[in-house]
Amino acid sequence: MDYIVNIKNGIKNYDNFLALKNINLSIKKGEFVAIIGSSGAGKSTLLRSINAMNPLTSGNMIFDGEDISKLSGGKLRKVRREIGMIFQHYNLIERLSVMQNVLHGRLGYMSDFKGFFELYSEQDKAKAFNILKRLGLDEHCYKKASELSGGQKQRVGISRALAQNPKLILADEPIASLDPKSSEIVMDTLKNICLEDNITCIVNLHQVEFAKAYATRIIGMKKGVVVFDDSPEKLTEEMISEIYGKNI
Ligand SMILES: Nc1ncnc2c1ncn2[C@@H]1O[C@H](COP(=O)(O)OP(=O)(O)OP(=O)(O)O)[C@@H](O)[C@H]1O
Repeated sequence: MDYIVNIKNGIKNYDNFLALKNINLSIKKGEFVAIIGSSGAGKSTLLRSINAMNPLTSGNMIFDGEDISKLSGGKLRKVRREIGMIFQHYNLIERLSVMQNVLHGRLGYMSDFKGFFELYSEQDKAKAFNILKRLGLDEHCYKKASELSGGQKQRVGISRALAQNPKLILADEPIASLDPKSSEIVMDTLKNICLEDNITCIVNLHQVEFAKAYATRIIGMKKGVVVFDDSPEKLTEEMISEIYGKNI
């Protein structure tokens, strides 16, 4: 089986608090996985452990066949450039143009010197422009990121992730700050590019209905444990109550 992520006995401790309790998960290439669960269940911790932004305390994190648990420096940087990240609050540099923000997705492929002075190649610029065109943002290309709506900013976030040529996209609550219509546009965009480019996606979602509508697989977390892992059709009302407890 062709897996992009394998987590073996994944444990995360914050001081004395056990946020992830012995996680064992395998994600196949091409899956579109939604992680759901109450606030504090460990969704962000799990997602951010995958690219070692917030590394596991113990256990193995295998990305595309390579155990990245012990990697650091240049080797980790090389792995990370293949993992795009999308954030709830977009993480754009607001005073910079849309184009410059998307070009930041190319930094992992540049030398420190070229990266520091942002000396992008013509090829990188053409790539960034083509991505923006594909996502219907080309007319905003030279605007400052601050001038865009939330939904547009998130599509710039997706564009920046795409500029990395990612094998995997991790999206941490990508629609939590958006209205329902913009949420739909952002989720449609994310789902379509992942399907078209054969990118695996793992997305944390608060909204169960979006998880059911878009995911090929849903993982339910509760108190640092995976309590549900199956197809969206199998997610019954009883199971939703079990995952969210009294919080729903
Ligand atoms: N840096 C940290 N230091 C200490 N505890 C933390 C830290 N980050 C998270 N936690 C704790 O770990 C648990 C899991 O947090 P996490 O952010 O992963 O949950 P979540 O399911 O993503 O929640 P939310 O939906 O609110 O973002 C929570 O109890 C949280 O308080």
